Amino acid sequence: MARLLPAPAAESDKYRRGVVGIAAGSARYPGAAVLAVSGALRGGAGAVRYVGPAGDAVLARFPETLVSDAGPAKAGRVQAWVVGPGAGDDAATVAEVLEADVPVLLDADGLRLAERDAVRRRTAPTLMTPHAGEAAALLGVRREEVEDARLAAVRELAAVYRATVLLKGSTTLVAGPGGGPVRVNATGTPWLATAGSGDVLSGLAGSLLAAGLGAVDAGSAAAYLHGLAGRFAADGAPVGAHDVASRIPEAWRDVTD
Ligand SMILES: NC(=O)C1=CN([C@@H]2O[C@H](COP(=O)(O)OP(=O)(O)OC[C@H]3O[C@@H](n4cnc5c(N)ncnc54)[C@H](OP(=O)(O)O)[C@@H]3O)[C@@H](O)[C@H]2O)[C@@H](O)CC1
Ligand SMILES: Nc1ncnc2c1ncn2[C@@H]1O[C@H](COP(=O)(O)OP(=O)(O)O)[C@@H](O)[C@H]1O
Repeated sequence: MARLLPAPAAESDKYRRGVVGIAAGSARYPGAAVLAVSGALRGGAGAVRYVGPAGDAVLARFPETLVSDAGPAKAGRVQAWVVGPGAGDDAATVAEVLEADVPVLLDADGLRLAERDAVRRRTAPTLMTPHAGEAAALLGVRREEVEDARLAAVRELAAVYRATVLLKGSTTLVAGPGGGPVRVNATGTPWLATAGSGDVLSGLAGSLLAAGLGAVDAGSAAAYLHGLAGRFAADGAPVGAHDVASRIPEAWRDVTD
């Protein structure tokens, strides 16, 4: 794991470290954007660019965020996009992001709004991060069917969408598009079952994609760090998703020290 995590070289600058774009949030769910940005800021990219209607909320909490008024295509260069957390029904933004020739992480509403063929024809990597309910909707089955056969579900989704799929739950499974072994992450804790913790994970994984990790490595490393951060944050007591994000640096140090 330590070898996977990006570290700035002596001559690094913010652009060489990678810029991650976050297209998330809505009038109803501005918090999902804030939480995705909170994960992205701790994931190794040199800058986080935010696109969407929650710019004021994002800036109030994280003034280092580069907020753009334009849509994804005109927001400035990024090395990876995260699209979907709390995004409501903004299908146009999801479609626009899927046209970008950089890695894209699809989460939450982004999973529901993405055209299957638009995902399948992408040439840059796609990382999809459903929980069991979202995976069931994508496969057209009941949630219980996914929960009873999680390994088969993650493999099938990866094959159908020609994408890397990270299936969230008590353990996290990561399957690449070409078949082969599925990675299992078990660093998490049931205290992570709290609203918004998936939004933190998507920002973190997107940031690792922007820093240059492949989709399977970005998903696996994000799940590992997120699980550990959840343990450090909770330490036997209930916590909110923002607490998890704030402990990611400690999880990172735990891996690299
Ligand atoms: N701070 C923010 O801004 C946050 C904003 N967020 C944003 O909210 C939006 C909705 O995303 P979500 O994944 O939370 O819910 P949703 O897709 O509707 O359902 C998923 C599955 O859950 C289940 N289910 C639902 N209710 C249940 C219940 N009471 N008790 C038990 N089960 C229940 C339901 O299963 P079913 O019962 O239908 O079989 C379904 O399979 C999305 O935009 C997200 O990004 C979140 O990220 C959180 C933080
Ligand atoms: N029982 C559990 N044990 C360990 N991790 C869990 C458990 N339940 C949920 N998680 C983790 O918490 C996160 C929840 O994400 P998600 O379902 O997308 O919630 P939200 O949409 O509210 O952000 C995922 O990373 C998932 O793997």
